[in-house]
Amino acid sequence: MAAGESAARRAQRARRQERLLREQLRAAGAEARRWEAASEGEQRVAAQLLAFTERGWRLLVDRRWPGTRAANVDMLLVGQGGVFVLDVKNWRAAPEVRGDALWAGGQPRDEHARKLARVTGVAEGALVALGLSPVAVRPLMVFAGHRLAARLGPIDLLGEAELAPYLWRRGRRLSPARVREVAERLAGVFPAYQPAVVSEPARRRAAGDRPEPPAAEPGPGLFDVAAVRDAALADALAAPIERWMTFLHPDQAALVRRDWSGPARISGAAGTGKTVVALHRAARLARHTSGRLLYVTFAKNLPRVQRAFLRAMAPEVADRVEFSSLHAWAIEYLQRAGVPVQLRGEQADTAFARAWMEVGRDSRLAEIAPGHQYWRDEIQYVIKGRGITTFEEYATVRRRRRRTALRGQDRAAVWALYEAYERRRIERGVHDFDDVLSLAWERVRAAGARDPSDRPYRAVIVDEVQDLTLVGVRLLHALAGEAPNGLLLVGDGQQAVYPGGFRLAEAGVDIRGDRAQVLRRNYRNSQEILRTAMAVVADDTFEDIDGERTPGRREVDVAYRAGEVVRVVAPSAAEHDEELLAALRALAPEALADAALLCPSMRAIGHYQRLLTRAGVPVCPLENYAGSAVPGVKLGSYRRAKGLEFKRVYLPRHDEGLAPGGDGEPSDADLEQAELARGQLFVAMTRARDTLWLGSVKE
Ligand SMILES: Nc1ncnc2c1ncn2[C@@H]1O[C@H](COP(=O)(O)OP(=O)(O)OP(=O)(O)O)[C@@H](O)[C@H]1O
Repeated sequence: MAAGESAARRAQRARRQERLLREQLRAAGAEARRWEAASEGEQRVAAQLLAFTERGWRLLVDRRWPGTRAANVDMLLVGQGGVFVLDVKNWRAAPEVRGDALWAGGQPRDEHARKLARVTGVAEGALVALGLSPVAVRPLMVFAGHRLAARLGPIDLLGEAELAPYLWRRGRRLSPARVREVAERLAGVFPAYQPAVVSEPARRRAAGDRPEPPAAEPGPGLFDVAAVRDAALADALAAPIERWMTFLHPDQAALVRRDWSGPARISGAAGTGKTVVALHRAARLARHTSGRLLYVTFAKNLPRVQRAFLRAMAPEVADRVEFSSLHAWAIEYLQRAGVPVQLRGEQADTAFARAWMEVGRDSRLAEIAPGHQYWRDEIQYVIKGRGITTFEEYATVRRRRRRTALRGQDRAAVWALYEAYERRRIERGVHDFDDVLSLAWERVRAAGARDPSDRPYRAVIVDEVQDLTLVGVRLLHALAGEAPNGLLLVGDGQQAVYPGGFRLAEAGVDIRGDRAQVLRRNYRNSQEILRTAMAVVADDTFEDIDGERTPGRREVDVAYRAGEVVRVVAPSAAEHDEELLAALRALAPEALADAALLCPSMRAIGHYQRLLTRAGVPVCPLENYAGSAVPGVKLGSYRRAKGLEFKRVYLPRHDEGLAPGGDGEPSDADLEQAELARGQLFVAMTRARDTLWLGSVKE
């Protein structure tokens, strides 16, 4: 939708489009009647397609299928809505879909569907080199003389009257230049039997070859006027589909089509299109398989945004993919299975606070790291997050990404704290987040042991996998098993925003050979923004979930994007906030809606919420954000911004807490805390596409 275009203007545009299409259909009807070899029904189908060629679509008719001697391809259609491989059928008997099979006249006709699916695969493969996503290539079987709108695996089955509205509804995916490029590539891959291309209106007109005078009105059944009108209106109202929903880098497009024999992994630095590839794979898998797919991530708000993307990109399969945060999924799964679960975060917090007072506060732990949060994290991410249930196990476990060296007595003190916490939690009859995942893991394992074929999902895709705990990964692995294309783990160890860590091998996930893929080109940030973000973590070598250690400053290709880093240094907090308000006030409402103000703590969020509200700047909490345009600057934590992106990102007082404070030698716990803070800031900075605003207070 063009920004600012009024509803009345859009409706007017839709009416104009509809009138034009009617005229074009009339003209095309006359031209199609010249196809003497075609039946009347096929001529009517051709007329609709020819009408689209008047609108810049390209039609290739009766092409050879490379690598086969006799087989041909009926039609290839390329236009703003994508690429369509068409098989036009002139069957007397009505087609029907029974279960997963195509029937007509009491006979199975599956060989036709199989052939169309195969030739579509060839077209997809031919276009990957151009970076066209397989999601934009659709097989269509069109039945002259019948009414139908059905699906058979990846194939859409349409009656002749359903064709034009269907094509209208495909959205705007390809620009005219891309249409030409794609059509030329297809013409090269699928050669013509004879040199002629059936319709190229511009060339025909240039040659002075005018179509015959049009018939007065299109014949009955040529197209469904009401349906075309509705589709034209919907198209005029819809926004063009974002570029990445159709075009990928050829390396990304190849990953979308790749078949893996077992669990696989895609990694890569921030902004390299990991989520984009994962969403395209979800759409393609949904199209080519039956059964449900699960797309999970750790963050609560991300699934909503990702669901909205998939719906825009591949609406026909959107209902087959379940988007959920891992905990929400686990709770629902347990409830469905009748397992009682009482997730009560606040009561668990109280249980821990009591346990800390009872056995922690005066123990040796307070000397190693005085704040109780460090020990809460130890229990959450190291002990329970790894599913450790005995002291023997904890006594020897390698505590990944934890800097404090704990000797035997220290670990015994942690264990005493853990036991005190568990006792108090159980007394209260409540669960914490780790319990929910452990319960779900046990349940999924038990179900799998009873019946290994009983899998609720055909595939599980995990985004931001580095944020999960070991138990979380084990749970998802148990859910997907070792099935081909069953489990895909997507993430980047550099963007871990929670303490602790794990290796995939510890979760029993073995990713071999080409099942581990890395994306290397950043599409989101300008060179300057990325360089600024990388400088924050330059000295923080990190270990990814495959155990590989990588320096903080990574080599990343940047696709050209203009962008700027604005630094504001103010002498006092009040002046700093004034500068921030002035910057936000200077934005027009649309610009404000694509801006995010991100903070490291809940306290800071509260402060800026009050400041903006008092100043009359509209705010939308990040929790309520679902990816679509809603007014107001988005306000939330660094962690909540994971996986998202905004045109402008504002980070007030961004440089506080990045290095351990105090005069003396910093403790290992302080160093660890500061490193985590730098990692979170890095994530927040790399959310910015065009402008990164960095505020500091220097008295
Ligand atoms: N082939 C492409 N062409 C153009 N833009 C692309 C392409 N691939 C990805 N993008 C854009 O790059 C941005 C980052 O993509 P995406 O969110 O998938 O990256 P990511 O690797 O998951 O990032 P992060 O780890 O930082 O969350 C998005 O704006 C997306 O639109």
